[in-house]
Amino acid sequence: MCEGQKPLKVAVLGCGSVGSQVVRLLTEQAGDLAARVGTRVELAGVAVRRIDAPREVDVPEGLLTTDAAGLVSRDDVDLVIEVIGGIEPARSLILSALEHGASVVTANKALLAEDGPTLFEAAEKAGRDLYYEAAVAGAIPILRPLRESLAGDKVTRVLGIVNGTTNFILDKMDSSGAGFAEALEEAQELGYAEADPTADVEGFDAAAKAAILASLAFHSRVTAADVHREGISEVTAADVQSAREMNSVVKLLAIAELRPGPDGDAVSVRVHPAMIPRSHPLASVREAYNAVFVESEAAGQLMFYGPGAGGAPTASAVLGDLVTVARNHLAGTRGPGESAYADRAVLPMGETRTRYHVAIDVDDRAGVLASVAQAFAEHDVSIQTVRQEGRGDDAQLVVVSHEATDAQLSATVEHLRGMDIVREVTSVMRVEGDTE
Ligand SMILES: NC(=O)C1=CN([C@@H]2O[C@H](COP(=O)(O)OP(=O)(O)OC[C@H]3O[C@@H](n4cnc5c(N)ncnc54)[C@H](O)[C@@H]3O)[C@@H](O)[C@H]2O)C=CC1
Ligand SMILES: N[C@@H](CC=O)C(=O)O
Ligand code: NA
Repeated sequence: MCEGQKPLKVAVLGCGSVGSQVVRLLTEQAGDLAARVGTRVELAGVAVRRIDAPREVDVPEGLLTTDAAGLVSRDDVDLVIEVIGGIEPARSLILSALEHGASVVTANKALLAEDGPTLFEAAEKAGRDLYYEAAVAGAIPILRPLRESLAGDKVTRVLGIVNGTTNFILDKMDSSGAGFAEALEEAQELGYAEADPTADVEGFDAAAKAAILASLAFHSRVTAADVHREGISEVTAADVQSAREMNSVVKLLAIAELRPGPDGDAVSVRVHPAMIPRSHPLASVREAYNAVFVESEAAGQLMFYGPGAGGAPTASAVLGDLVTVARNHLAGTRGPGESAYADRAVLPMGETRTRYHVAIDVDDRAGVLASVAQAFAEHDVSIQTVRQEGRGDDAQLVVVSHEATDAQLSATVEHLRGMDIVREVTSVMRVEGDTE
């Protein structure tokens, strides 16, 4: 089957969690990969920072190098796998690889979300492939379904749990009543969260993935800077308890949707914690799993679920791209490039329509409920439900609003905070899905 065909030479940049698993799979599955691709896939080199560092895989002798720039510019390298992460030197190495005629597979969501267009244009110019299925939701096939399977449909909404670390923390807070700090510590002990967990807990990682999902779903350029981002570090045990009382859970959601804008459909894209009812399919996504819920005009609702992080699951997605790119290479063709023809505007968060859950400690006296309802009405926010619980001289009111613009809702909360009868606004959380 592979007789006479030149082997395909692959350079791997970075040999950490993902890179070591990519090298392991390339080595262990060499026979099957050759059969699937139609020629042998050979390691040309593995770029690392330190040759003598301990690593999870035995790299064949002579293939390790600290000269990543030299490796990507070699004439015999057909495909470069970038799993270093970060912006530089990853961007320069990818651009150099493309200029030197190699196709590229990367898992680097931070770079794609910050400067994807530069990379897509370079791939187009070079006539090479740039694939990145591993960059969003790890092993879960989600980018290819959006880019290819749903290319004939109109996607209207993508709603996802795309960060494993934060899902683990929120799940722990829900199942054991733990506070944020305690749940984070457990996530770190289990190796889900990094020593510096900022990118995960503050939503940067999910925002990068949201930008990539929105770009592909809506055929537009969306970058990380377009994404409204809030993390989970402010989510309290009281918020989680409040959600429980509503038969809901708190999840960090990445939401990208088409909404009417001044010149046709615009894109709204945001990452924030939100309450969703326990009956919603995303509520059952536990621990560090990811899931992406897609709504489109013709297909209806689709859900993609699986491991969104970890060396081996992420390497699975990288290897899937490798096989596709290798087949394209042998056929002398390339896959679809960036599709940004729709060129949609991005709606500011203030104009995005959302719903709020607000828990308020108030004086327990006549007229309080009417005053709170009046505050909502003054900002033209309609109330869906109110629950009241008297506790002596104070009471707790839990209000769930109908959809209004985020600006109207946050103005309502500010207004409530300034009212004499309001002792404290104890929980403010956006709501997604139909609550009871
Ligand atoms: N770990 C995961 O679960 C997932 C990771 N990713 C992405 O995969 C990429 C790699 O992530 P990990 O493997 O987790 O990171 P890692 O930190 O474990 O590995 C990166 C490796 O690159 C090496 N490196 C850094 N600069 C280098 C240079 N100039 N030359 C050669 N090697 C260099 C580092 O020494 C390290 O060993 C990142 O873009 C990340 O966002 C994507 C999905 C999931
Ligand atoms: N840190 C990320 C890893 C995958 O992208 C996560 O926790 O999901
Ligand atoms: Na994926």
